[in-house]
Amino acid sequence: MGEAPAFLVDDLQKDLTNGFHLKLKGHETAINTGDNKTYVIAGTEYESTPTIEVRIYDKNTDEWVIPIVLGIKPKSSKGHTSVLLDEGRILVIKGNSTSDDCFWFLEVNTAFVREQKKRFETDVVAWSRGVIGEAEIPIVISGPSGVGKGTLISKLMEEFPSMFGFSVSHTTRAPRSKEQNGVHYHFTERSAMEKDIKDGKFLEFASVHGNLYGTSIEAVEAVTDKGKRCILDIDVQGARSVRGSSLEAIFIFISPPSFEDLEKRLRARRTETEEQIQKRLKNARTEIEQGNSPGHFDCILVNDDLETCYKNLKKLLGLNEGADTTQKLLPELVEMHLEHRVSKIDQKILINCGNAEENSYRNMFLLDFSSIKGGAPGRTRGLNLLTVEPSINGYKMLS
Ligand SMILES: Nc1nc2c(ncn2[C@@H]2O[C@H](COP(=O)(O)OP(=O)(O)O)[C@@H](O)[C@H]2O)c(=O)[nH]1
Ligand SMILES: Nc1ncnc2c1ncn2[C@@H]1O[C@H](COP(=O)(O)OP(=O)(O)O)[C@@H](O)[C@H]1O
Repeated sequence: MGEAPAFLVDDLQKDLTNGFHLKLKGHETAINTGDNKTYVIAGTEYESTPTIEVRIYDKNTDEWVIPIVLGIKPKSSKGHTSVLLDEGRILVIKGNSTSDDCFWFLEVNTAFVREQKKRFETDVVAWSRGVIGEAEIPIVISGPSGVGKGTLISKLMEEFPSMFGFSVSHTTRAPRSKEQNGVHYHFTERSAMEKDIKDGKFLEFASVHGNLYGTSIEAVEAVTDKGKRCILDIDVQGARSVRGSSLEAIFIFISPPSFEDLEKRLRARRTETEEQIQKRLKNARTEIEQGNSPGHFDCILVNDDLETCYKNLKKLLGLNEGADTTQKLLPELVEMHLEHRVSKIDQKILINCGNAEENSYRNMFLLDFSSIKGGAPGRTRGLNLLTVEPSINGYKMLS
């Protein structure tokens, strides 16, 4: 999963012999990015855990840069191949793994800044998982406290458990009696959350009713990695930040039939003190105003009668009566053979698993990287993978 891009492990440097880590021999793949730099990517073991290491040889200076260990934990350190997708991206394929875990991207910066200490940040910009199958665009649901966002989301998740997943936010507020940590929220200390925000782990965050709330990149990935469509319950400020980010989403505002109804619901819920209710009601006026002003939301649903509102929400999401709701977003699991060869044909990567055992592994796959999109920005991508077989004219699609 795409965490912080990379970290340094200085003490690996002592294992280098002319830039080569002896344990890596035969387990590595190298790519020349055409700017006189060669990226050597290898599976290795660090403190008995298989991991991936990247070393860079710079022909301009005839130097090897100390290794970068990525926060990826593959099943095995063997069988990696790589291909240069375009100027700044390398696709790495991990052999001996399944399709939900075998593709990842290394984003490299070809505009190299010659500053020794900063080299890692400038050479390897980020790494990200390649997820097979199209990632459906997330749904952002906003609205004032007590309007019924949670109730509507719960109904959706109950009716379509394999289709939707909830993005579990972080918050500094105290849990309510029925709330579970990791299910409703990740209840967090302010200092820990502030640090994670600073480290770039959050997609968005906002201060709401006196507490900090935020969506971590990992929370969105946890849903999209399962092939589910992500639902975010976030406030209006958060929705605006997401709108301004590179995450494509559908924005829905839930509005109360009247302010009096909102107050009634909030009080009937019996989860807040009088002081907290007053704060929420005060903020609700601004939220309703912003929610109803043009340009912020794609759609406004009035939650008067719950069943009617729920029906309208389903209609909006294309879940009409008789819709095939059993459809799985996850494609069939593919097993990548340890030994495989890769080649690039236009926007497609041909992966040949050679004489892989019949019934155990399929032989040839075509990865269409023009399909990359979706997921958390810069992290999770939708990829199309097809099974192919050789034919006289080249290859033939099977699925
Ligand atoms: N920006 C942002 N807002 C959030 C997030 N999670 C929850 N919220 C919003 O924070 C507000 C308060 O949520 P909560 O304390 O659960 O109270 P409730 O809305 O009364 O149920 C609501 O408007 C939520 O939509 C988040 O990750 N980011
Ligand atoms: N359409 C509705 N009519 C009446 N009560 C509702 C309706 N929708 C939700 N409620 C109730 O209002 C309260 C607040 O709903 P909740 O889902 O917790 O709101 P939010 O998540 O937006 O803060 C809950 O007790 C819920 O059962």
